Amino acid sequence: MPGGVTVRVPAKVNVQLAVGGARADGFHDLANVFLAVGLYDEVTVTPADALRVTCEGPDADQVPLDRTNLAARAVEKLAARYGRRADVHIHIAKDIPVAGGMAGGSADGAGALVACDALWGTGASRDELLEICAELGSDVPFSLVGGAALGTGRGEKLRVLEVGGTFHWVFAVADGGLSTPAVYGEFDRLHAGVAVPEPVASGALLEALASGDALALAGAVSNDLQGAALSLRPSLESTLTAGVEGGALAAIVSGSGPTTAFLVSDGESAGKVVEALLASGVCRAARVAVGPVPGAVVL
Ligand SMILES: C[C@@](CO)(OP(=O)(O)O)[C@H](O)COP(=O)(O)OP(=O)(O)OC[C@H]1O[C@@H](n2ccc(N)nc2=O)[C@H](O)[C@@H]1O
Ligand SMILES: Nc1ncnc2c1ncn2[C@@H]1O[C@H](COP(=O)(O)OP(=O)(O)O)[C@@H](O)[C@H]1O
Repeated sequence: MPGGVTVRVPAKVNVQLAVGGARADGFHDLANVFLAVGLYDEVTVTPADALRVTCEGPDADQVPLDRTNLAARAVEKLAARYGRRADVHIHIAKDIPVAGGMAGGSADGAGALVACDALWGTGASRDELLEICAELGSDVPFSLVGGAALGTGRGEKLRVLEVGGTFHWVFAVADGGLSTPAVYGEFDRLHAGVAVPEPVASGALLEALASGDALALAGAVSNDLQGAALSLRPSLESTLTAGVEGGALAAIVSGSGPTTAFLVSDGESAGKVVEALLASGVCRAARVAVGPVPGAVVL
């Protein structure tokens, strides 16, 4: 776009999401193994008279266009830090399912931050940008970094992970979203009176990622929020079953859901799982993507 900067940012799937008990601040400590996958939002910022957000894409009507939009909040934070006016038009070309547990809002926050940083030439360091990301949300730092990473704390403290290959995935997009706080709340309800262990990254999972071995990864994926997501949306059980019957190596809820993620051996197997999911009528759409892919990139 003339005079503007466009940044492409990927979605994520959590190949492991270990959740501890609720903290005093309401958050949960995590061992959150993120993998960036090739479904993307594109965020374009252009100079304007005032801050404005527009959005296009199949789910655009579910995206807030006011100051609560994570992209708008990111731009306001960067502007405040550098003593500038947040006078840009942010346009989001949205392909990541909204409220689907794939961190689409976080992607837009990271994308707008990187785009405005480039537009304004602030010279902010990567650590400074990551600090702003962590203020915006627990998942936002990972959207900037991409690839694969272990997130600890509430998920914002990242350790980059080496991955020895490319993993193939199918994502079943559900009708409607699930609220992340509601899913964590349901996790707390289901664990009331139970001692929840400290979240720890699985050695077998990290080895599977490092070796690029899809079968080993399939045996190691886990999501502690899955029970809570299924409790709030029992129909997801039949989606998981349909994907496994279609030949998926593993089936999990993506983060807080309701998107479900299917690890498959290759592109051909992905096609078969897509067919099985669509034939069963258990999802609104099925998308194919590979990971890991890079984080926020200026186009
Ligand atoms: C569950 C995960 C898994 O990666 O993502 P999604 O599946 O929603 O995309 C994340 O933990 C979501 O991260 P994010 O969506 O950035 O959450 P935040 O904005 O930081 O917090 C929203 C709310 O989620 C809950 N929350 C979030 C993170 C965390 N470690 N503990 C929590 O309890 C809190 O209720 C918080 O008020
Ligand atoms: N840029 C954005 N894109 C999508 N949702 C956004 C955005 N900014 C704020 N939101 C709000 O965040 C909620 C969670 O959206 P999203 O990040 O897509 O899902 P999830 O947290 O499940 O990964 C939405 O329901 C919406 O109200």
